[in-house]
Amino acid sequence: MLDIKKLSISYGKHKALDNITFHIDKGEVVGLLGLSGSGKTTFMNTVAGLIPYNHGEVLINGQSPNEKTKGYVSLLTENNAIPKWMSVEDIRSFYIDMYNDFNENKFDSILQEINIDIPYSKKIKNLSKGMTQLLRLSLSIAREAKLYLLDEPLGGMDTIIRNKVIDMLINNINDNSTMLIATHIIPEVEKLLDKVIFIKQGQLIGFYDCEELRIDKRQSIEKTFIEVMK
Ligand SMILES: Nc1ncnc2c1ncn2[C@@H]1O[C@H](COP(=O)(O)OP(=O)(O)OP(=O)(O)O)[C@@H](O)[C@H]1O
Repeated sequence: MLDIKKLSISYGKHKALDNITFHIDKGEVVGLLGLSGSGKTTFMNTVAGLIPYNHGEVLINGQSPNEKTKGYVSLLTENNAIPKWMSVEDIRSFYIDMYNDFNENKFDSILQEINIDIPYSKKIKNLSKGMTQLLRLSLSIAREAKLYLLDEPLGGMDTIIRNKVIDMLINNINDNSTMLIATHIIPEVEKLLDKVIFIKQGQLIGFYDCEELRIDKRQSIEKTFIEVMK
């Protein structure tokens, strides 16, 4: 599904990604874990086709990021903020018009599932930070995408909501879609993940099968992360 080969990205002289190579299969949920500034957002934006690259290769279903792949890659980052003047209904209608794969019934049921009662007439400017984040995540997941790129999907949420969101993500994962989740919040996402990638200063420093870590090594992802980051 996603093939990354010797990918490097620089901002001027600063190398944000340095010779990254890995492969993710269809249906997998993969954590992209790294400290602040390690290159997670740069990576997500590159796969989404928002950052051009000269070194290496990014292949989504065998294709470099292009207009066609954008049609089935659902990206959640800080950058795709919802205009404050819009109401929930406005942004829902916008997504219906904008994305062929947006499933409005799925959107409605995700909001019910998380048990968040946001009136559709409410303007984004009147929502809390956590609620806005939930709304943005619900919009991303309501697309029937082949690849979900979720950059810090749990940011700004309290623990109770986080756990509801994780359950919602588990319920909405299917074998035909692949999910890459960049986060700092490791303990809560552990149960979601099939594999983890550790990234440090733009370099891939670990790629693990979570089942192997848990069963063979009897070690949590967080403990492994702390060890590897030292
Ligand atoms: N537009 C930019 N211009 C110059 N440098 C940038 C730019 N965007 C990111 N960087 C730098 O590239 C590196 C990687 O940044 P990136 O945002 O990809 O990391 P991150 O892991 O997502 O961080 P965080 O978890 O804090 O969001 C950092 O050193 C950052 O300062």
